[in-house]
Amino acid sequence: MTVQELGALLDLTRANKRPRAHHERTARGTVLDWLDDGLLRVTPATAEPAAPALVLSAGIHGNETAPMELLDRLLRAIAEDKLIPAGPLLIVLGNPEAIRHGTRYVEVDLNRQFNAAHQGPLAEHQRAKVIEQTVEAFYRDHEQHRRRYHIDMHTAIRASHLIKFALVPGTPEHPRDTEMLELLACTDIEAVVEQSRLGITFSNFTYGQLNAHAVTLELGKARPFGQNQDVDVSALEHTLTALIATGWLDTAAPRRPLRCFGVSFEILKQSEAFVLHVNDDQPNFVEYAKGACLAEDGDTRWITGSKRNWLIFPNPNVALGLRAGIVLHERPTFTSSDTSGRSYIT
Ligand SMILES: O=C(O)CCC(=O)N[C@@H](CCC(=O)O)C(=O)O
Ligand SMILES: [Zn+2]
Repeated sequence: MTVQELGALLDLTRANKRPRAHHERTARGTVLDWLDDGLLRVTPATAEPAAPALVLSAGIHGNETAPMELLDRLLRAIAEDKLIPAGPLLIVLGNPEAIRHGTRYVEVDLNRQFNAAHQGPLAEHQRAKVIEQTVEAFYRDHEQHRRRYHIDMHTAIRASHLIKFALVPGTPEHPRDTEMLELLACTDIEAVVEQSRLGITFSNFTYGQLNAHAVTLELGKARPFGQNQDVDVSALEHTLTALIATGWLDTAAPRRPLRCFGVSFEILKQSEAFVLHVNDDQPNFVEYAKGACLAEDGDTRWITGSKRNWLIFPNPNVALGLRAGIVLHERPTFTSSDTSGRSYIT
C-alpha cells in the first residue's frame, strides 16, 4: 500500500506530508525512494545500461500545474507496475512551498537560482542548492548510464502563437544539441529556442555542470490544478512513456520538423524606470520588423535589429536585474534524420 503512497508524490507534496515509509518496492521489483519534499528516485529491478539516467522535473514554478499532473500520471503508473522503467529516474517537484501556495515562487524565482546563483538565505536559494546536490548525486550514482537526460517542464504566463516550444541550452562551441532535438521531434513541440550561452536556469545547470542533454519545455498556458483540459501533453506523455519503458524513442512515432530560433538579445529590467511596450494580453511569438522599440529603461532602449524578430516571455514585473523578455531570430528548421530512433546514439 505504501508504494502507492510514494507514487502519489504530488498529493504528498501538496499536503506537505512525509510518507510513512521512504523506501518501497513494487511487486515487479521497481524501487521508489522518497528523498525529500518533492524529490523521489525510481530504480528499476533490472536496469538496462543503455537506458538514460533521466531527470523529469515540473513545478519549478508552483503555479504551472499541467506538467505536474503529467508527472503524477507517470509516477502512479510506475508505482502500480503499469510502467516498468528500463533506467533510473529522478522526479523533481521543484518548488513545494510555491506549489502549496499556487504561486510562481514564494520569495524569489527558483529558476534564476542555479549555476551558483543561489547565494542567499531565502527559501528558493536553499531549494536550488538541494536540487543541484540531489541531481548531481543521482547522475553520479548511475554513472554506468552514460546518457544523461533532463526534461524540465513548464507552462507559460501568456498564450503563444507557437503553443508548445522548447528552450535548449547550448554554448558558442556547441550551439545545437541534436540528440535533444531528435527527442523533441517525436513530440508536438513546434519550435525550439537554441540558447548559446549558459544562464541560471535549472536546465542550464544540468547541461553546463552535469553534461546532461537538457531542455526547458513550455507546454501551453499556466492554469490551476484540474483545469488543464486545454493543455494537450499527450504526444509528450507518449514519448516519455516510451523513453522510460525502453530507454529509447518510439521508432513508430512520427517525427515532426522543428522551427528553430536563436537568441538575438534579452531585454533586462535594470531600474524602476523600466517600461515595456507590450500589451498585457499579447501572446508569445509575436513577430516584429526591424527597428521596433520594445522597452525603455532610462537612457537604454531595446530595439529590434534583425529583419524579422520574435518576442517571448515579455514580463515587466520581474525583479531588477532579471530578464523581461527574449528577442529571437529564426534559424534553419531541424528535420529529424532518425528513422530507427537509435541512429543518434553514440
Ligand atoms: O511565461 C513566462 O514569461 C515565463 C515562463 C517560464 O517560466 N519560462 C522559463 C523559461 C526558462 C528559460 O528561459 O530557459 C522561465 O522563465 O524560467
Ligand atoms: Zn515556468
